Amino acid sequence: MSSNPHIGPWRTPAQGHLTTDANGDLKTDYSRWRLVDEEGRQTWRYLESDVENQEWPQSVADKYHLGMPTGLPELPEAKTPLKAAENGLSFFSHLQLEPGNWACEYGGPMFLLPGILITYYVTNTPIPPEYATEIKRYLFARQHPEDGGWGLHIEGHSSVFGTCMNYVALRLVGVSEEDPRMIKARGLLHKFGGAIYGPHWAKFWLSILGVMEWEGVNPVPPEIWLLPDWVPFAPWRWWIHMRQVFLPMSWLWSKQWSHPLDDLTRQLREELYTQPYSSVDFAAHRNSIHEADNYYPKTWLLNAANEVLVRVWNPYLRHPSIVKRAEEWTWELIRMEDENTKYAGLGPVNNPMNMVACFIHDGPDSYSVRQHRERLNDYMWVKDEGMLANGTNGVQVWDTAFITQAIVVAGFADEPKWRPMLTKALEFLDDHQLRENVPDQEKCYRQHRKGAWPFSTKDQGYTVSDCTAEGLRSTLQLQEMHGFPKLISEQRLKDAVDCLLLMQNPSGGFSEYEITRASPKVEWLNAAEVFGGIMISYDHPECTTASVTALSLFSKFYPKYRADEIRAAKQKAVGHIKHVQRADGSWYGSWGICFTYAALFALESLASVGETYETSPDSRRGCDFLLEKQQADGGWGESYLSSSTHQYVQHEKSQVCQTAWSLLALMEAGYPHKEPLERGIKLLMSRQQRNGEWLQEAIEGVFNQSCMISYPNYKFYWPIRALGLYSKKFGNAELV
Ligand SMILES: CC(C)=CCC[C@@H](C)[C@H]1CC[C@@]2(C)C3=C(CC[C@]12C)[C@@]1(C)CC[C@H](O)C(C)(C)[C@@H]1CC3
Repeated sequence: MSSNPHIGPWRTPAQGHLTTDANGDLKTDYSRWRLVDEEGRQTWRYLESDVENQEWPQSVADKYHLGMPTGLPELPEAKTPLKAAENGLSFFSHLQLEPGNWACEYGGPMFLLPGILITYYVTNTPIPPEYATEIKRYLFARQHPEDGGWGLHIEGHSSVFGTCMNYVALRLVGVSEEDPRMIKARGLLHKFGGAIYGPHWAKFWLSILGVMEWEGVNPVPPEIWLLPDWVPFAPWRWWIHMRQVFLPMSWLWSKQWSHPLDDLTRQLREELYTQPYSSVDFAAHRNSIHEADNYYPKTWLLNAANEVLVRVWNPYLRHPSIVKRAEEWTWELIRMEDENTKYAGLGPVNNPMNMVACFIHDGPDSYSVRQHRERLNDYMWVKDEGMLANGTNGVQVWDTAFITQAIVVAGFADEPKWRPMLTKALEFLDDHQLRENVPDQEKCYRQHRKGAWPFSTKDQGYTVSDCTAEGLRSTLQLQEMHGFPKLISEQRLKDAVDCLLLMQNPSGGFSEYEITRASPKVEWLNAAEVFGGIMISYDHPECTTASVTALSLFSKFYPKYRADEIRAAKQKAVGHIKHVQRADGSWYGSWGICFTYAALFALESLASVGETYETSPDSRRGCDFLLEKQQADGGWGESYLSSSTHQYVQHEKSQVCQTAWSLLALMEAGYPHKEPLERGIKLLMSRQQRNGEWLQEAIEGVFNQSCMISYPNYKFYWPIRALGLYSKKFGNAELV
């Protein structure tokens, strides 16, 4: 048995009511799961008690998210686009949750769950048995059947990162190394050369777990946080996600802390390498990386810096007093991040790392560790395949803003039937607008956030430019255009505008979380290997265009407020949008797949400043690009490979989401010819089920060019919006 006192309960499957799935793996009783939504904080609860289970019936949303039959009725056949939109909305309305938001799975990346499980393990946090049971199922469901491995994300090729981390994850939730699927995975890992060929983050986590030596990990010195602010590559200038991951990572690296060896980790040490652990020369493998993982090779500059750190700085110059100062300062920043996010963290990578740091610094049963322990649940999600880790603590504000807009654009906002739903959505937006800046904003390098909307919830509390723009737009649509109660005061709308205006870069473009703080040359220090374009905040077409569209709408209702500044900001932003339009008329989308997604935002924003197909050659080129890509069945479909190759790659099958995006882009641009649009609309209608829903197709979103992420609610609100807008523009004749 393991010496970890908590390994016992980990290995015990959920008590009672277990069945087995098609693979013969244990499965919990899905009728006992409930999604709890407390002011947008979403967690899954498993009801052990029969009485509780009876008294608290499963909602339609619970059933839907769990992949169980919802029992929702067949609807009258939709022969017209508007009826199809209405049927879609009718289905989707059942998924709204009590606080007014919509929830969804937010999976895709395959490197999040292992970090969380390693954190549970090394902090002696017992993992609920029902979690363990479902995590096993999920990871096996996502194992590539051909080679037994896992990739960076669910659609990606097997890599050392994916395979090694998920193999470890499965071992931590109690799967035997003799399971044939584990034998296969291990075989692949060994073929890759073993865990020493993993990227930096894998090596870091394995060292924390105590199954790799710290000499094998490239240095992450906290001393870099002592650099004066004016230094062009000082960490406060990095992209927020890198900065906040690098922060606890550097503190932990400095401590060179590892979980004490126990039976399980002793075994793992023998399973992860192709030779006995004691004979591995870890230091010699600091830079080893398999080509399957080497998406973005380290530059010569970074390699040189690492050599200096390892050979000169660490052995000779790293004075204990500097180390102490660096550790104290990084600890202070870790603490501030925890307090500013109520321990929810920026995301599912830095949050578990912060928890490990708290465990070491504050002690195993400290307040901070207990808070983190609770908060990790916010990242977990259950679906038909089992339990996974979401990419954020939810998609609450983002989805709620867009469903609101879809209803408005489709022309349903004044129908009494939908007003209670919209009122609740507005209440949610009201509740989650950020009302104050974080305390000591400058000290912890945070961007102004008063007036902003976050992507998920106010607890997470990070401003995002396009989330602010979409929140503002939805609020204006409801409050100003459709007579909803003015829950969000004029002053708060102005706060949102103030916040947006502070987010514009000198280029005219907008990044997501912060203005750009450093030169793109800092990318030379990108140590992650698996992600590209991660070191600084870049301009993104979506963020830029969404800001323009929202500012345009705001000025319609408040023409006097900061009029000159808004005009100037928009003009500069539009200049930027035109500057990044490619010769073929397209835009590269950073956060959705890919050119169709960016076209939607770009063409809409151009239209918001009066540039349409008829009046603007740029808008026309954007439309022509899309028209060229329409598939024979009338739909659009773009492969996720567009994002990594930066070239449009057709999906073998047209996709509901990309069809809706393209149609909306064309219609917003005022493309005048009905024929291609009608074919697209027919495709959307043909994919709709009789109960109004659309089924899940290929993955929709992306980040860092290489990693895909799911937006399951896109398949609802984008088609609803496209169908509704079509009927507004071209009438509502029967199409089937
Ligand atoms: C490499 C690391 C740290 C991985 C953790 C995952 C995060 C970096 C990802 C997960 C979700 C993610 C893609 C997200 C975004 C940034 C990067 C995130 C947070 C933003 C906020 C960028 C702006 C976008 O328009 C949009 C609002 C859609 C997304 C939302 C999710």
